[in-house]
Amino acid sequence: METDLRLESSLWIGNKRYRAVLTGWHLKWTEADKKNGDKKTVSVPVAEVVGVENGRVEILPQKSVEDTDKDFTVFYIKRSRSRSTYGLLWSLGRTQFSCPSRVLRDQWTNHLRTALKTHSPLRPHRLLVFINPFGGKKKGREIYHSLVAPLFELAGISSHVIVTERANQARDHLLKKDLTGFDGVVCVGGDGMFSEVLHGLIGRTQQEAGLCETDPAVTLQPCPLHIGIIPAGSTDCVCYATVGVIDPVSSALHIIIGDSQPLDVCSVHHASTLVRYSVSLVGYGFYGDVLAESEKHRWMGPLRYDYSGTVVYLSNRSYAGIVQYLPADPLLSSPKDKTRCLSGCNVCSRSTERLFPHTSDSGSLYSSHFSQYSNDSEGEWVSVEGRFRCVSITCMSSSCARSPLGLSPSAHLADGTGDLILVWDTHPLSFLKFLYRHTSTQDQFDLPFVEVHRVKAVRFSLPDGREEEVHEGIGELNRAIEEREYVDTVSRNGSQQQLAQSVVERETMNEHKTVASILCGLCCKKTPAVSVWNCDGEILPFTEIFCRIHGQLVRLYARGIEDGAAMQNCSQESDKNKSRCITYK
Ligand SMILES: CCCCCCCCCCCCC/C=C/[C@@H](O)[C@H](COP(=O)(O)O)NC(=O)CCCCCCCCCCCCCCC
Ligand SMILES: Nc1ncnc2c1ncn2[C@@H]1O[C@H](COP(=O)(O)OP(=O)(O)O)[C@@H](O)[C@H]1O
Ligand SMILES: [Ca+2]
Repeated sequence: METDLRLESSLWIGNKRYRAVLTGWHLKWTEADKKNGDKKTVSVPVAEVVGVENGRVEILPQKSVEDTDKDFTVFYIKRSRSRSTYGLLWSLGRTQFSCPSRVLRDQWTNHLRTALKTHSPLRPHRLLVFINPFGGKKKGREIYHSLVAPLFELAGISSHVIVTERANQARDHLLKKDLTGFDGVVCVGGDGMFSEVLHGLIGRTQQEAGLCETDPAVTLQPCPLHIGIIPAGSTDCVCYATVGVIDPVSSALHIIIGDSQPLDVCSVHHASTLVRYSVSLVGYGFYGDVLAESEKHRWMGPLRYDYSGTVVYLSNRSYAGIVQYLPADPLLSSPKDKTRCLSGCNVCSRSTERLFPHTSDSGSLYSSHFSQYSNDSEGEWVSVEGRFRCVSITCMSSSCARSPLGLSPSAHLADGTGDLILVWDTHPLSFLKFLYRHTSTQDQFDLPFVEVHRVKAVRFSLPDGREEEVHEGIGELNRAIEEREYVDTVSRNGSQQQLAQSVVERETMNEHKTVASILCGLCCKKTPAVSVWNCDGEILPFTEIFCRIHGQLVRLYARGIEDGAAMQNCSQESDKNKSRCITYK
């Protein structure tokens, strides 16, 4: 195969002659008329070629084609360091080559196109794109049409675009409509939009596999369609933590070349009902209160979180609770080991082998039956009780612009575990210190009132007697239920079993509402006794929950964070090493 695709010849770029070589894996070109010591080689992995066009082609700012017989243009990925973040920015590189003859030109373009097909099996051909026109700074449509669509077109990807007209439209579409022919789903928006796609795809996959999502013990089926995220939201934590930069062009290029990053998902249950799925934050106390407060200030856009964060901080609350957790195997990794999950992470790769032991390639991944718990050594549940400033569970680092290293800097994207962060009640200034450390490289876990545990499951409950207390939290919750029609959609779209379940859920909520409205008047002057859960930016309608991590349940068009520091080291190396370094393979 490798030898079949090999092609070598002299080519011209501008008025300089180059020796160009295509092996199976790389396209390289070296200046021909220089002395050996001065020769520079550019090496582009075939997997990172975006497109090959006949003629002299430019696509930015607008597509122009000078259709000459002897020229061809190669578009590929170029990297640069981002000034503000740790990851690498990707942009579109372009080189126009001239050949001595048309025959040779056709040979080059044919060989390159064949090499692309052979070496990038996961490149999408057809994508379903959802744009939330109201996410973040309301620029979703503009971002997609000006920055992303031209790249998809260049790469020969056809896309079916839906601009959403209401919340949950994307989720409902994925649950109900025909998805044949699509290789992946792209969401243009923020974490809320991603969450819709996540719920739609996980729900659809379980429906088709005949699995019951409401059973917390069931081993869920991984989703066959990849998810791409074009960031256009407020926090954009999932994009930041899986790509390392918030940049629509970088994300579009990851989609085009069919990068594949598995991701752990946390299911949240209440009394054998599925409440939601989460990939980043399931947070009680501070983060729940910030979200509840921020819903009132949506008009502020992304700034609503900073404003609400300050208001909630100043209200100085802590909450009683019982946290039980099932620790993950401590021999595999630790949330305090100061490592980072980067592109090609070993801890995650070993997890893939553990979670999907019979598969060596991702193609057959989805047909394998496996049990996440059976081959792990079961640990013992641990229980702690007390007053907490916040209780957070995160399946990944949850890095974002506010916190470049994230809630748990050493968490892994795809290791089948989550990190449980317990912040015990403490002096307000100490809590501020904890929060502030998220903004720098200082260790937020190195504080006496903070604990962090790597876990497979967590249960949260209220101490005896607390369930009856009335609180602002349930008031907030009721508003959230009304605003978000939380369970309605399940009853509209679900199976008979889901329908029955949703009736139970609705009754439970109505009970909550009644108790809340009777008792709220009696004690609303008190500090609230109960907070709410923030689940990836949604308020949960239950306080007592059971969370379980499902290893690698979905796959994103991403590859994890590329180490910007490593690239700098590479740039100081010889040209030969440099080209190897920047492939990251
Ligand atoms: C003093 C500085 C404190 C900085 C604290 C930073 C902690 C940042 C943790 C971020 C975790 C992000 C997890 C992701 C959550 C998102 O899914 C979710 C939805 O996002 P979307 O609207 O884009 O759809 N976003 C959120 O729930 C937002 C949570 C944000 C919490 C930020 C809190 C800011 C706190 C500012 C406190 C200021 C105290 C000042 C006192 C004088
Ligand atoms: N057309 C729409 N109108 C109103 N809400 C929408 C629409 N499309 C999506 N949504 C909802 O908007 C919420 C926020 O969207 P998101 O894209 O995450 O932006 P942000 O990061 O600013 O919160 C999501 O929960 C999503 O369900
Ligand atoms: Ca994880």
